[in-house]
Amino acid sequence: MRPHPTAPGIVVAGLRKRYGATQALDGMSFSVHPGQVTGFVGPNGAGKSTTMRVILGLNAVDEGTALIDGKPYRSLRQPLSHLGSLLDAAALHPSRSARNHLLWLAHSQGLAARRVDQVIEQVGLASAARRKAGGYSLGMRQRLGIAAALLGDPPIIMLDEPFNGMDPDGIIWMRGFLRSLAAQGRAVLASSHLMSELQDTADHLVLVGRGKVIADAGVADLIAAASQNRVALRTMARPEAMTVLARAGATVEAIGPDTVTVSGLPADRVVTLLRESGVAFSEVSAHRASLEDVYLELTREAVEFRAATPAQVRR
Ligand SMILES: Nc1ncnc2c1ncn2[C@@H]1O[C@H](COP(=O)(O)OP(=O)(O)OP(=O)(O)O)[C@@H](O)[C@H]1O
Repeated sequence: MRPHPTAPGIVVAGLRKRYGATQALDGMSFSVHPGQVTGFVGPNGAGKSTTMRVILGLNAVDEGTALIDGKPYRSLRQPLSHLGSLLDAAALHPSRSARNHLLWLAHSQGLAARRVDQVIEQVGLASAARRKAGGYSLGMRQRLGIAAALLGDPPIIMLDEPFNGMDPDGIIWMRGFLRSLAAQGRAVLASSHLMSELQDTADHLVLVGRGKVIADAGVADLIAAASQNRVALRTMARPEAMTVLARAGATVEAIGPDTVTVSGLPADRVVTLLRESGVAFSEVSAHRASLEDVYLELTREAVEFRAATPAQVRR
């Protein structure tokens, strides 16, 4: 693999694409950097798959550019050695074994046949590699698709919904696998319509809705911002504690008979206030936001994004 430490792996700038009355892409712009897993998240229909197809030169755009190592995908002489992708895990020849599928792909791209056994091993498909792919579960097909993406040992990997169809063990495996690809210095772009799938996996998030980017930021920063000054408190003196903390300007919410969520004060201030007021408590802990919390926080203000969420369409 050849790392590209200076240039971003993928640069998407100002993509616009219309299908009849649908503006599928409406100024989509973001970059995918080496050494990171970038999560590409948004509800169904937000434009993730269309963007990926544009990056691969499979869809034309009305406006904008998508560059791989500074070049359009179609101009790359050995594309699989630059960017490996998985768009549709179901698209397989059912009567072909995983090994034959990969051998055929390697041959068609002028890649060494020995890579086939290496990538089969890498994705944990060795025991099933000689069976017909038609009998594979969706999780196994995802693994086969990822093996194909890795054949050319590319510095950039792009996967559309890689967690789709995976069982809980598969999801854990996939998270570790994506992390290991980034740890090797590769730029990894993985889409999902579920924020939770990318928990403990993505370093960076590009959150999209209605064909454009709503947020583009590091996960650690997003979680820190969403966690700010939220504290979980456990106390047998709940009413007294709530009075003291509310008087100090906090927003307090009773969660259970002895638990309260406090917003607007840091944990050490909560402890000091309760001690000064003689209110006993058994636990004070700083709240660490989940990616779901981040998602809710980021989308609270985005009116157009809400309108794109089916559950919120007015009837
Ligand atoms: N070939 C096509 N013809 C017409 N409309 C299309 C076509 N491909 C995509 N669209 C529309 O473009 C919009 C974006 O779709 P896209 O598949 O890129 O979204 P997505 O974020 O990948 O969602 P999903 O998770 O459902 O795949 C949707 O409104 C979709 O219906």
